[in-house]
Amino acid sequence: MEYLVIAVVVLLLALGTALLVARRRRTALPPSEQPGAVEAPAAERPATAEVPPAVTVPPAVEAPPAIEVPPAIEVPEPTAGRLVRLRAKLARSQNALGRGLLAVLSRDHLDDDSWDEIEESLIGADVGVEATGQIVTKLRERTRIQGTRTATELRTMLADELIAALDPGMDRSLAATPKDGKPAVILVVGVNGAGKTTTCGKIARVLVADGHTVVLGAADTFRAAAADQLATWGSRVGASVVRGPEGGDPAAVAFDAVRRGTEDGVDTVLIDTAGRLQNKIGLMDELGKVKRVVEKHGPVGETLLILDATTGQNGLEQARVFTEVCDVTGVVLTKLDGTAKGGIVIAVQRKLGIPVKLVGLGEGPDDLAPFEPEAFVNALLGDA
Ligand SMILES: Nc1nc2c(ncn2[C@@H]2O[C@H](COP(=O)(O)OP(=O)(O)OP(=O)(O)O)[C@@H](O)[C@H]2O)c(=O)[nH]1
Repeated sequence: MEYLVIAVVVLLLALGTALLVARRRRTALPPSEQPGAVEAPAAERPATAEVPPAVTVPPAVEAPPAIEVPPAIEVPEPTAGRLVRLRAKLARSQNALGRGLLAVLSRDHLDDDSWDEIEESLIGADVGVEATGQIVTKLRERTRIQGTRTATELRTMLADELIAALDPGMDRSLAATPKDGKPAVILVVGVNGAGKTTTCGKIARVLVADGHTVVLGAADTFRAAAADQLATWGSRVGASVVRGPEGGDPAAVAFDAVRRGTEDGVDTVLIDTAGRLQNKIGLMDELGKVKRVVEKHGPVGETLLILDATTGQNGLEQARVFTEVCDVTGVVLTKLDGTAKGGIVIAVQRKLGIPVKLVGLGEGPDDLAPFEPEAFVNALLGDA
C-alpha cells in the first residue's frame, strides 16, 4: 500500500513537469513562426545592439624591398616611309580636300563654276589665296593646251601643281651630325601648347631610329612637368636628359646639356625651350641668351619652329615673330591629324620661306614623319 502511494505521487509529479515544459515552449516561439503573426515595422522594433563580426588579423607580412626596374629601351620605328604609313591619319584633310576636288575633276565638263569650286576647296584647306590662284591658273592653262579630260589625268596634274607649290627641291634634312668632335645642336622653339615638348621627344626617337645618339636639354624651366615629360621620352630611347630647377635659367640648362653631350660624345643635343613669353622683347631676350650661351660651345646647327597646324592662319602670325627673333632653319607642323586643312603646309612654307621638315600626325611616339612633298600630296588626294 505504501508503495502504491509513492508510485502515484511520482506519476503525478512527472505529469505536472511535462505540462509545465510544454507551456513554456509554446510561449518561447518567435512571433513570425506563430500562425497569422505580422512582422512589426522596423521602427517599432526595439533596437538591438549589433554584434560586430569577428575580425581576424592576418599575420604581419614583411613587404619586399622596392626594386627599381629600369625602363625597357624601345626601338623606334624606322623613319623612312613613315608618312606613307601614317597617311590614314590625314583622313580629315583627305575628305575635305581630296574627295571634294576629285569629285569636281571627274565631271564631264569643267566650266567656270567648277574652277571656282576647285579654288574654294584649296582656299578652304588653308593653301592660301596667292598659292591657290597660281595653282588654279596653271591647271586651267594645262587643261586648255593639252585638252586633257580624264579625271585621272586631271588628278595627276593637280598633284603635280601641289607638289610644285611645296618646293620639293628644299633641303629637309636635319642638321644632326657632329662636327669637329662636337655634337650637333638643335634648338626647338615655338609657342606653348604647339606640341614642343612632345615633338622634342618624338624627334629624339627619329634621331635614334636613324642611328644617332642624343642628349636632351629641358630648357623649358617654366613648366616643371615639361622636364618630367622630356625625361620620360628620353628614358624610353636611352637618351639622357639635362634639367635645371623649376624657374631656373634656361640658358644655363642649355649650356649644361651641350657640355654633357660633348663629354658623353653623343651626335646630337636637342634643346626644348619655353615659348610662354608674352611679348616679343622678352622672347627675343630669352632665346637670344640661350643661343649665345650655347654658342660658347659651338654653333647651333638647327633651330626648329614647332607650329600647330590646327591654328591655321593665326599660327602663321606667331610663326613670323619667331622667325624675326631667331634664325629658324626648319618647321615642324604638328597635329596635322586633327585638321581638315592640310593645305596649311603650303601656306607655311610660302609665307615663311622655310622648309617644313617634319609633320606630326598623332599622339603616338612614332607619329612624327619626315616631310616628303610627293608622299604628302598623294596621301592628301587619296588613291581615287
Ligand atoms: N593629335 C596630335 N596631338 C599632338 C601632336 N603633337 C603634340 N600633340 C599634343 O599636344 C599637346 C601639347 O603638347 P606639349 O608637347 O605639351 O606642348 P608644348 O608646346 O610643349 O607646351 P608647353 O610645355 O606648355 O609650352 C599634348 O597633348 C600632345 O600630345 C600631334 O601631332 N597630333
